[in-house]
Amino acid sequence: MPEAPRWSNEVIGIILICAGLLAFLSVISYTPKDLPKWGILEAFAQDRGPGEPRHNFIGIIGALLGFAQVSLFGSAGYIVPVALIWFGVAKLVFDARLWPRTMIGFAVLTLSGAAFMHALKGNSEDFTGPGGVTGYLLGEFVFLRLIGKVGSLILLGGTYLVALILLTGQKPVGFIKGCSRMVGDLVARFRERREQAGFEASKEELRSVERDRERERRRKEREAAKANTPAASLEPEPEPNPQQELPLRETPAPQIIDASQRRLASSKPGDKPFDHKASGHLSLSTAGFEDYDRPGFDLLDPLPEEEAPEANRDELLATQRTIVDTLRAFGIEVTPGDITRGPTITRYEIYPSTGLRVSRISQLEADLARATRAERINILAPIPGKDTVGIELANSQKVSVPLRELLEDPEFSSAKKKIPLALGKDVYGKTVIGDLAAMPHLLVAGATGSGKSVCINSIIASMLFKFGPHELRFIMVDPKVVEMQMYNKLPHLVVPVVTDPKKVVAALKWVVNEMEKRYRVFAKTGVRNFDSFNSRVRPEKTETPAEEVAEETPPWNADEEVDMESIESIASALESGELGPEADEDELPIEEDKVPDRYPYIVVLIDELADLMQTAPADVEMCIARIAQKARAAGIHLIIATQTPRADVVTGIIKANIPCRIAFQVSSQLDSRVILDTKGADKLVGKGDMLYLPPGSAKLERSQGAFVSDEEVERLVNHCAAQAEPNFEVDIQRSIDSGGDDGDDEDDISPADEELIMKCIDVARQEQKCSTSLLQRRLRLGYTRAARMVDILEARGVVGPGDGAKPREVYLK
Ligand SMILES: Nc1ncnc2c1ncn2[C@@H]1O[C@H](COP(=O)(O)OP(=O)(O)OP(=O)(O)O)[C@@H](O)[C@H]1O
Repeated sequence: MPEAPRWSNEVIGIILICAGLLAFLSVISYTPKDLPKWGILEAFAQDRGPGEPRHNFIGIIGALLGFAQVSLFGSAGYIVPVALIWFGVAKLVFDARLWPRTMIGFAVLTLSGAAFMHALKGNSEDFTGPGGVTGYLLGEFVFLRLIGKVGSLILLGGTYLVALILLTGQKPVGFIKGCSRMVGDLVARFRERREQAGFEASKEELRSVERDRERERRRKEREAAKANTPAASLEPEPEPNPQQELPLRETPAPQIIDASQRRLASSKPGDKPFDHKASGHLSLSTAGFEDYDRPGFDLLDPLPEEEAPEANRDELLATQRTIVDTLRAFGIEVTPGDITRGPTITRYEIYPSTGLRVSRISQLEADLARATRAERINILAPIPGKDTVGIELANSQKVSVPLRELLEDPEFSSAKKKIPLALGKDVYGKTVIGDLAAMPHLLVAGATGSGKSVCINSIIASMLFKFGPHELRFIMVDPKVVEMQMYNKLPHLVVPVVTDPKKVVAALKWVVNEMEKRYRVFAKTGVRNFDSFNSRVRPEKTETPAEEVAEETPPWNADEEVDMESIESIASALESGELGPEADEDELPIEEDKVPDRYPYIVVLIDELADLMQTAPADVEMCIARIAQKARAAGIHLIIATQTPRADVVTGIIKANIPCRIAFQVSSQLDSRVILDTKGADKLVGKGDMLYLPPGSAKLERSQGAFVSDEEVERLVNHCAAQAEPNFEVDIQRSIDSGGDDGDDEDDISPADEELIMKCIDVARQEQKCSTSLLQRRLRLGYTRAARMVDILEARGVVGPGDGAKPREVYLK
C-alpha cells in the first residue's frame, strides 16, 4: 500500500493561500515610509510624519515583504502573491498538482511584466524604477540593447499576453466582446424598464381617468333616478362587470365571446339544401337519374332543442387571471384580451407588452399548463393575422357540431362553392365550409380514434346532398374493408368499393386514363376545362340565341356561374369555322372518345393510404401524383386519408401535389410536421378537433369537425339507393379486376425487370424527358430492352405517348 503523503493537498493549499494573502496585502499597502532604517534599508526608507502610524496592513514584516517584491520586480511584484493564491486554491479546492508549466507561466509573466515596465519608462541608471532590479537587468541589458525600445515593448507585451492567455485560459478579445455585450444588455434592460415604467404610469393615468368618468356617470344616474322615481334609489347598485376592471391599454376593450352555442334549426320539414331539378343529360351512364330526388335535411337527426351549457364567465375570467399572473411571475408583462369559447376549446388572447419577444411566451407552455391544470395547451404566438398571442385550453364540456347545423348555413348552399364540403366550426363559431373544386385535392390524417372516419363521412354526406349520380361519381378505396361498406349501395359509385390493395393501382390507372380521355375530348371540343365543357354551347344548338341556350339547358346547379367568356369564345370560333369537326386527323379520336353531353365530377376517396403504399408504393405514388397534378381541370378530385402520417406513407411527392390538408390529433410533433409541415396537430384534443389548411393559404384554422352518426349516413345512403340501383361500369370493373393492364405486355415482369424499371423511372424523372436511346445510353441497355422499358413506362403512365423522333413527355415531375 502506498504511504499517504505527510502533507495533504489541503494543508499545502491553506499555507500557500495564507502566504499569498500576506504577500498581497504587503505589496498593495507598501510605502517606503514604513521601512525601518536598518543598515542598507536606510537608503530606501522615507521619514514618517510625527505620530503618523504605519500604513502596511502586515506591519513591519509586511513593509519588508512589500519592499522585497517591489525592489525585485517593480510593478510586476503583485504577480508573486497572485501566483501563490492561485496555487493554493488549485491545491485546496481542485486537488490539483502544481504543474511546472503553470510555474513557468507565472515566471515568464513576472519577468516579461517587469522588463516591459522598465522598457516603457525606466531610468537607464536606476534599478529602483518601475521594473525593479529584474526589470532593470533584463530590460536594460538584454532587450533595449538588442532590439531597441519599440521592439522590446512589442516583444515583451506579446510575451506577457501569451503567458496570461495560457495561464488563465481566457481569450482577451472574446473577453472584451463579452464585456461589451454585457454592458449593452444592461443598458437595453435599463431602457426597457424605463419605458415600462412610463407605460405603467400612463396606464395608471388612463385607469384613473376612466374611474373618474365612471364615478361621474354613476353620480349623474343617481341624481336622475332620484329626480324621477325616488323609490328607485333603494335598489342596489349594479355589480361592476369584472371584465371592465381589466387593465386598460391602447387595446380594444376585451370581451367574452361564447361561440360554442349551436344555432337553432332554420329549416322547415321537407327542406333541402339543393332542390333544383336534375337536368336530363348524358354522362358516364346516367340513364335513369333524370328524376333524381336530392336528399333533404329530414334525413339527419333534428338539431337539439335545448341550449348547450353556457360559458361560466367567472371561471373564464379566473383562468385568464391565472394565465396573466403566471406570465407576470416569470417577468412577462401582458394585457388580457378577448376570451373566445369555441365548441371544444377556449382561446384566451393576450397583448404582449411593447418590446416583448412572443417566443418567450411559447417557452412557458409547460408552466402555463401546470398553472391552469390543462390537459393540453396550445400557444399561438402570435395568432395568425392578429396582434395578439392566443392560449388555447380544452373546454371541460365539449359541444358537438352536428352536420345538419352546417348544412343549414347559407354558406353551404352558396353558389360560390362548386363542391361544398361541410368540415366544421371554428373557435369563433364560424362555419368552415371547404370547396373541393378549389382545393382541388385533400389529405386527411390523424391518429386512430381522432375523428377521421367521421370527417370522411361528413365529406361524403356533403356531396350526396348536392349531387346526383349523374353529376358526381365516387371511386372509393378502402383496404381496411370495414369503413366504407355502407356506401356499396350508392348509385354514385363507378365500381363497388375497392378493398383489394392490388386492384387499387388498376382503379387509379383507370382514373388516369379517364383524365387523359377528358383532356382529349376537351381539346377536340375546344374548351379549356371541365366547367367550360359542361356549360359549353352544344354544337347542334349553335343557332340558338345565347339566352335561350342558358334557359333550355340549365347547368345542374342553376346558380352555378357559367363561364360566359369561354362560351363566347367557342361560339365565335365555331362561327369562323376554326373548330369545325371536318378536319381529317381529328376524326379518329372523336370516334374513339365519344363526346358526352356533360361529364360528372369524379371523386376518388382513399381511406388508408398506408396499406396501399405497402403494396405498390411506386405505382400508387405515381398515379396519385399524376392525378393530383393534372386532374383539377378534368373535374377529378382526390381525397386521401391515413392514420399513419409517416414520411414513407405521405411522401414528398404526394404532399407536394396535395396542398390542402386536414390534421386530426396525432401523437407526436413529427407526425404533425409530416401532415402540415408544422407542429400543432400534436396539441389537438381529439374527437373531431382539427386543423385545416385551406387552399392557397398558410394559415391553419383550428375547428371542431362536423359530426354525423352512422345511422344518419345509413339513412342518407338508403335515400340515394332508393332513387336508383347501383350502376357500376362493367368495362371499368373488368379492367380493374384484370389488374388494369389493358393488354399491355407487363404480365411477365420479373423482379429484376422491376428493379430496372425503377432505374428507368429515376432517369426519366431526372431528365424530364424519355426516349429509347436515352435509356440505352444511361443504363447501357440493348435497343430491344430499352424499347420495352419505354413501353412499360408508357403503360404505367410515367411517360406520354411517342411523337415521332421527339423525346416523350415525362408526367412525373
Ligand atoms: N366531429 C366529432 N364530434 C364529436 N365526436 C367525434 C367527432 N369525430 C369523432 N368523434 C368521436 O370519436 C370517435 C372516433 O372517431 P372516428 O371513428 O372517426 O376515428 P378514426 O380516426 O376514424 O379512427 P379509426 O382510424 O380507428 O377509424 C367517434 O366514435 C366519436 O365518438
